[in-house]
Amino acid sequence: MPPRVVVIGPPGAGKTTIGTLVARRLGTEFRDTDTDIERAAGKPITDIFVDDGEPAFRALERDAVAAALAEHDGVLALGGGAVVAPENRALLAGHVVVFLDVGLADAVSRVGMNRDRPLLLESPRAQLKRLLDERRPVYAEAATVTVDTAGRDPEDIADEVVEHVR
Ligand SMILES: Nc1ncnc2c1ncn2[C@@H]1O[C@H](COP(=O)(O)OP(=O)(O)OP(=O)(O)O)[C@@H](O)[C@H]1O
Ligand SMILES: O=C(O)C1=C[C@@H](O)[C@@H](O)[C@H](O)C1
Ligand SMILES: [Mg+2]
Repeated sequence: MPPRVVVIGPPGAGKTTIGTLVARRLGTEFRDTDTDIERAAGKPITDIFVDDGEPAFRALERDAVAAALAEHDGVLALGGGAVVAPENRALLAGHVVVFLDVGLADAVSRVGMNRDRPLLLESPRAQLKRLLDERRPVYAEAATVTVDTAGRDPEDIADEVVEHVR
């Protein structure tokens, strides 16, 4: 069975937060490809970027996305950059895919001072703006529905996602 829903969006969109709530409501498991990659590599994503480089990370990510889409029948969150790879977008065809959209101000405040995001280590606001500008059309195209998260609490967003899944 395919995932009930695949959650995509930029860092700070709330994929982990909302995905966990949605999984609980559907009585199913939550899985996150970032966590799968860290387990496979035996180290945090930041260390993979530093030790092995982003291309090596993206190769691990393609394997993780393919495996999770084939194996997981619950709620699946993809890493923020997974949809940039055409291979991953092709694999999403036919799935229920929710894009959690977020504006720059909310993304910046949600990502905050957290140092776990290697692409946002320097000038997080400028980097997030670039990511959002470049990727927003890609997320929207890969998704079956876009859910706006601006100024909404996670429970309310999870309700909308569950409605879309059912
Ligand atoms: N709708 C929301 N309103 C306010 N805060 C939120 C909302 N959604 C998530 N957050 C907070 O924003 C932070 C980032 O959320 P989360 O980790 O779920 O995002 P993510 O999309 O999984 O990010 P990443 O791509 O880095 O994994 C967390 O501290 C979370 O509590
Ligand atoms: O937006 C991105 O490109 C990334 C997002 C995270 O989920 C991780 O997959 C990694 O930090 C890269
Ligand atoms: Mg997350």
